[in-house]
Formats: sequence, structure tokens, C-alpha cells
Amino acid sequence: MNPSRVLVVEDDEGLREALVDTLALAGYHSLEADSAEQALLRLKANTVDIVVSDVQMAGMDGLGLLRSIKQHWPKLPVLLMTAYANIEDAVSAMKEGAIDYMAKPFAPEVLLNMVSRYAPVSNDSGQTIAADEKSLKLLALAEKVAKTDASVMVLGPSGSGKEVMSRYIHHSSNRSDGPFVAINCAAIPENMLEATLFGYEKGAFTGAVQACPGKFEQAQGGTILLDEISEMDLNLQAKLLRVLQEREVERLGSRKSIKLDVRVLATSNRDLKDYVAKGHFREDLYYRLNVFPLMWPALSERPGDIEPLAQYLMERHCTKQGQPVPELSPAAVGKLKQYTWPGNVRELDNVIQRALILCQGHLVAESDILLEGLDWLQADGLQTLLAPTVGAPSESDDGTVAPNIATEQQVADKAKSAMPADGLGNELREQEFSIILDTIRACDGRRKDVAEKLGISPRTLRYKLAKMRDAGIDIPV
Ligand SMILES: Nc1ncnc2c1ncn2[C@@H]1O[C@H](COP(=O)(O)OP(=O)(O)OP(=O)(O)O)[C@@H](O)[C@H]1O
Repeated sequence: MNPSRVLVVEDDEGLREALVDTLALAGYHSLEADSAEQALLRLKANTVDIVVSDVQMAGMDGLGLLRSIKQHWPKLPVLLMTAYANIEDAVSAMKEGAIDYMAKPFAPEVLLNMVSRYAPVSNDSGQTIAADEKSLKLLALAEKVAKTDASVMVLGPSGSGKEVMSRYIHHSSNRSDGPFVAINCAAIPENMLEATLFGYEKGAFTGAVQACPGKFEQAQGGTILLDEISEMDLNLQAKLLRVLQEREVERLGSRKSIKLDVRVLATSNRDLKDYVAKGHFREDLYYRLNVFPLMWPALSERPGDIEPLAQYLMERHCTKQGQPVPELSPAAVGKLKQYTWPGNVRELDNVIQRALILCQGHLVAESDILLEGLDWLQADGLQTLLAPTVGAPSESDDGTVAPNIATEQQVADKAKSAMPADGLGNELREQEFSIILDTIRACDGRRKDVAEKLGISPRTLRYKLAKMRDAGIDIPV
């Protein structure tokens, strides 16, 4: 499941960060460059799937960069960003091989729509690991329902593998040759979700400088996954219901109906029935989506999956980094099996990445398995533990807590890499996370109220929650 890689070239640091955040929320990995010259250096050292570049930059401009890319990497797609006043430049750049352009300012979703046309979010192979009897039974059931065109609602706790399960259904269905289009309803700003789902015509809203098909159209002949559907606002739920009933969609700003041949899957980690009872989710939409409900259990309820999943995750990371795969010692396996995994498979993934950094030689020892809450406090500072094998502190301040020391990149750069050793930064982050958790509880899970109370935008809150989930923290719903 390697995410597609995007090289973002922008000399305005604030805008560059916003672009990278938007792409990260949607599941992309980004490389950054603050000039065309730096972009060329990055391209020499890294493989990327698409370049998103500003046109107006000091030194070599975006057009110069485009020409150089077309000369050295003719197949690499280049998407340009330009100010309105310079649109003519951008249009002539398209003649030179740019795939498209975006006029600034543009909505995050315009960026995501453009990028996703040339670089899918992940090149997932659809591999689903299951060994526990409970999981195997559920997969057999999923396979059965996959052969029908019924809507399926996959329910389960955060990080348990609901998206993996949804992909499994798609790959087992008669639509497996068609596209699988996933959209995270919680990660897209509310005012852009409608345009993202249904598409829009040129001029439908500010920033819609060209027509764009929506996710439903992109999923024609395949499957659409509406991830975290419960986070969709009630007005949009009504519109979605109409699309599902009529099996046709109208782009924003258009009266033309487009017939749909799309299978719909949805996920939620909420108790949706209760959510319906509280008036947050439409009952009619619930029944339309819930034709076949599948409960994907927490990892602790299927302990037989823990060891094979750990093995698979180790192989996944090592293969990606071209490293030999170490063995899990029996004591390490024992420790993994005894833990309760509140953050489910996503937390297991974090633990495995940490273990790969810590392990010496070909065996993952029990002491390489650091579990949140149990080992973090007692580890006497990981810096000490890591000191013999890794170097200087990382510069990154990505809002993660101390446990999230082992990103994939760090595994790659094992010899050079380091955990964030700045204890104060970690403490602050932990405090921030605990304030967020307290506020979620105080607001009874209502994300809008939480954002308001914290004085941050809902989008920033979603970003922070995504980071917390990635760090294996269970977010109350
Ligand atoms: N059965 C599985 N086989 C292989 N990988 C898995 C499996 N289950 C989960 N994973 C991995 O665990 C991580 C989390 O899985 P996924 O995103 O599907 O969870 P989720 O329940 O949809 O999470 P969220 O509720 O936060 O959206 C992913 O990296 C995924 O690859």
C-alpha cells in the first residue's frame, strides 16, 4: 500500500505547508522543494508520481522546470499553479506538456481532484491478512456479499482495518477490474465535499476554473467507498440519498444527469444506530447504505491475527526499504499477543516500525517491542535506548507524540535517523493531545463544538486527530 508520492514545488513556505497538509490528509506522501533548482535535485534522488509546481518563482521558474522535467523524465506528470493574472502563461505551458493548471487561490479539493486523476492515493494490492477464525468467517461472508451489488456498511473501531475490508470486497467482486475510489468524508472540508463527490462545471463556484468530474463519476464501473460517512453533514446526506436512489448524479452548476453504475460501500467507527437516534444521521440513508452490515472487530477480539499481521507489516516495511526481514522472537510474539491494542492494527503497525528501528541483527527481541503506556513511561527515554544506533534529532515537528518515532522514512534511513529527542516538544505534544481528548469528551464527541472550543478550524482538528490516530491513540467517537 505505498501511497503515491507528490513533489510540491512552491517558494511560499506557508502555501507549501498547506499543500503538503492537504495531500497528507488525503493519504499522499509529499516531497518539498522551495525552488525549481531544488526540485530537480529532489527528482534526481527520488522517484515521484507527480509534480505540483508554482509558475512564478525566483531563479528558474515553473516553465523552466517543466521543460527540464519533460527533457529528463518525459512521462512524469506536471501540474502547475499560477495566479489568475498569469493564466495565459499556464495555458501555453500546457502546450509544452503540463497536464493541467490551477489558478490561485484554489480549494484543497481542486488540488486533490487534479492530483488523483494522475496519481491514485495508493497502489494498494488489496492484501488482507487474516488467520483468526473470527476474521476468516467474516472474510468468507464478505466474499459472498461481494458478488452481489448490495451496499455494504463496514463498522468497527478506528484503525481496525475497515478500509482494508472494503478493498477486499471490491477485489472479490465482479467489479474488480473497475476503479476503487475511496473518499474520506471526515477529511474533506464540509463546503467542498459535495463538489468532490458529485463534481462541478466550470464557474460553479470561485476557483472552479475548469469542469471536474466527481468521485462518483470516477468510480463508474467500480466501487466507491464513503469512508467515515457519519461525519457528513445532514444537508449533504439528503443529496447523497437522492443520488443513491436515482442512481444518477448532476455536477454542481449543471442540469445534466449522468447515469451511475457504481457499487457503494461505507464505513463508520460510530454506533450508527445511536447516531441516527440522536438525529445526527438520516434514518433513510442509514437503511439504504446498511443493506448488508459487516462488523469488523477490534484486534483484541481476534488475537489469532496479531502474529501474522505483525509478520506482514514487518515484511511490508522491510521490502519497501530493501532490507532483510528480521524474525520475531517468541518472547516478542508473546508480548504482542498479551497487549490489548486500543489503536488496533494501526497501532500494531507503529509498534512494528519502532521495533524495526530498535532491533539489532536478525531477531526482534521482546525489548524492541515498545507498547504505548506500558513501555514509554518506563523506557528511561528512548534517546538512551537508541543512542548507539542512531544519530541526531530529527527536524520534523509533525505534531506526533513521542511514540511515533518510527516513520517509514526513518526506517529507510535507519543508520542516520533519530527520534525527536526534544523532550519539551514531546511533552507539549502530549499535553496538546490530552487537551484535545478531554475536549472531545466534554463535547460528547461533537467535532464542530470541539473545534470551536479549542479555537481551531474543523480542518485543523481533523488533521490533528488523524495524526493522533496514526500515533495509535484511540479517539473517542
Ligand atoms: N487485515 C489487514 N491486513 C493487512 N493490513 C491491515 C489489515 N487491517 C489493517 N491493516 C493496516 O492497518 C492500517 C489501518 O487500516 P485501515 O485504514 O483499513 O483502518 P480503518 O478501520 O479504516 O481506520 P479508520 O477508522 O481510522 O479510518 C492500514 O495501514 C492497513 O494497511
